[in-house]
Amino acid sequence: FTVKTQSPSAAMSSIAAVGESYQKFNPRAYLQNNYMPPRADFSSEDCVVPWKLRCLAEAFATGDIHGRTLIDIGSGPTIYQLLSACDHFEEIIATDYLEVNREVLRQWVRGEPDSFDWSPYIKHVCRIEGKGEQWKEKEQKLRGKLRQILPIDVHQPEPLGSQLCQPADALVSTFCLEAVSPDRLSFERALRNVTTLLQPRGHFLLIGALEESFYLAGEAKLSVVPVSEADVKEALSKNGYHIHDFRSYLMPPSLKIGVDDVSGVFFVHAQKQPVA
Ligand SMILES: C[S@@+](CC[C@H](N)C(=O)[O-])C[C@H]1O[C@@H](n2cnc3c(N)ncnc32)[C@H](O)[C@@H]1O
Ligand SMILES: O=[N+]([O-])c1ccc2c(c1)CN[C@@H](CO)C2
Repeated sequence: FTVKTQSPSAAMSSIAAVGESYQKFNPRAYLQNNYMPPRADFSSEDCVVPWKLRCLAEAFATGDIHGRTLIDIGSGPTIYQLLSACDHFEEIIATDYLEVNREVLRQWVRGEPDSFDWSPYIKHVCRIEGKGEQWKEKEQKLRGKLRQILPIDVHQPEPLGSQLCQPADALVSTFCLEAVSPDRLSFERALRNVTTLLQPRGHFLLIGALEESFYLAGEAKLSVVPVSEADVKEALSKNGYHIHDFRSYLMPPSLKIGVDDVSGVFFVHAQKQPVA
């Protein structure tokens, strides 16, 4: 048999192709496809968005995940993934590859009138956290903690360049690594690269697409490396993580609306093991 190895230059060109494809990424279309009805349905805990928010809320409710800084890898134009984090960190750093996405986040932080309405998400998280927090309070709290919105490239050995002063106490990343990696090898390398941003014993909350090969964002049709539960677990173990919790959500036919071919969603709570 022949082992299919990719030459560095071939790997470079396919990563460059990914970067090229993201130039057409339309944040508004992406938000429309994934964060508005029918996918943004809060009426039942069995819907995908409540499932994602509950996974994150329960992980933070353990009280095990806290510290000074949390970095969100590949934030895109969304902030839902940070709602349960903001009570446990002094500073939250959002990151994305595209300036258009970083600008959408800055607009939300500034409370600009035509920015995306995350209030249904904030209200839902306040409800399931059960602390009696008012949603406007949580919104302001998150805005206050989101003090840095930085450029990132997970394919670089130093994804934040030399900007990062010290490793973060925790990482969050949702639908990024598999959506920017042309193949499994670069998926594992990207995970290795972002792991350098995390303190030893730091926690990593990862959400992603299972067995997806593409998704749409306006004019852009983005390629995704299809990963299985086993692939994700293997990549984390290879990169020195202990997996505390792994959950999968099966996308119901009603939510297969043509914007991608995703089969399901995974959630992982992993912890970086200290080097012996
Ligand atoms: C599917 S979106 C995920 C957005 C958001 N985290 C969410 O949960 O919906 C993937 C994001 O990865 C970003 N991205 C593309 N190439 C990247 C790279 N090389 N490094 C880091 N992020 C990248 C894109 O700009 C996009 O915002
Ligand atoms: O069901 N969802 O809540 C949901 C949210 C975001 C995304 C997906 C599904 C599937 N595609 C990814 C990009 O690879 C983005």
